[in-house]
Amino acid sequence: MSSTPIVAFNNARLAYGRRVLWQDLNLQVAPGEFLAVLGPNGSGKTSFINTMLGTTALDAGQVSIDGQPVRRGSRAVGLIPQQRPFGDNVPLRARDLVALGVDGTKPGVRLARRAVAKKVDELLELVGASGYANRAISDLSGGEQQRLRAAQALAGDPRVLLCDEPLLSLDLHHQQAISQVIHQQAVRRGSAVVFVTHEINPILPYVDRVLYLAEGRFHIGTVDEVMQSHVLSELYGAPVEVLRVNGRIVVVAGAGGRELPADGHEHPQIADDVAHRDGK
Ligand SMILES: Nc1ncnc2c1ncn2[C@@H]1O[C@H](COP(=O)(O)OP(=O)(O)OP(=O)(O)O)[C@@H](O)[C@H]1O
Repeated sequence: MSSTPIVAFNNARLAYGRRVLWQDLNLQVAPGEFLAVLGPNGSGKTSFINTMLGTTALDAGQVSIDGQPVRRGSRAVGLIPQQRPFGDNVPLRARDLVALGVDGTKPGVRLARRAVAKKVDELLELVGASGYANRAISDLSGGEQQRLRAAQALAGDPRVLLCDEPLLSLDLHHQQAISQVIHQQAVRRGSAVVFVTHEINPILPYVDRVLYLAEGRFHIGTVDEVMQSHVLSELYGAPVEVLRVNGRIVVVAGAGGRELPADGHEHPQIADDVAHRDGK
């Protein structure tokens, strides 16, 4: 990996009022690197992504992309957003949505129509969406729509691809396929991936480092460094057990699987993982 980072946070701090989501964050994401961002609901994962999109301002420190201060609408940044269904009145076919990613964001540099169609076909193939290329978006399932969002984001060939829970509503096969496509793109193009998720297992083969946010604190390191009982217990301020089961990582709240007391609710990531462990 080259030493010039694609994303660089320098003494970054983000707070909403008196609530600090993180502070003293120094983080560099290298070309080709796959960073997973984990943490319970409300820990600040989407806000972290928003600071790289330029839609949320840090209240201390800096964040840069490719050596430049973050700028809203920058072509260097691609996004696969959290899933929201398209409304019934979106008059687009699947391939039109992907075409917007190929050509729609580059004023003045229009590709020939045939070149756009070829690129769109390649992208549809990449995410396994060729079979519904000409169907109306509003007729597609949530998972089918999400694959198109991935294709659209990849089309722009961004320096960093920000993924906000992109695997939600995808079946296991497509979770694996889309994760692999995102990883391959980063390796081939020397771009970076920042991947917010509640479920690390589908992306385990690709993750270089983890940023784990919880309770206004964070920990950064490799999967093996971060996904440790003592690290997560310290972050949550409560006992958390991290188990390895058949190559999967399972996070359990407290000794014997009791709920975390911090906010009176079981943290969803932990609940999800316990559900997986129990085969639900
Ligand atoms: N513009 C804002 N003003 C004030 N508070 C905000 C704002 N945006 C987010 N928050 C709060 O900051 C916290 C972090 O929100 P964020 O959406 O970043 O969390 P998250 O980790 O992505 O959560 P989830 O896993 O539920 O998607 C939440 O408590 C949220 O209510």
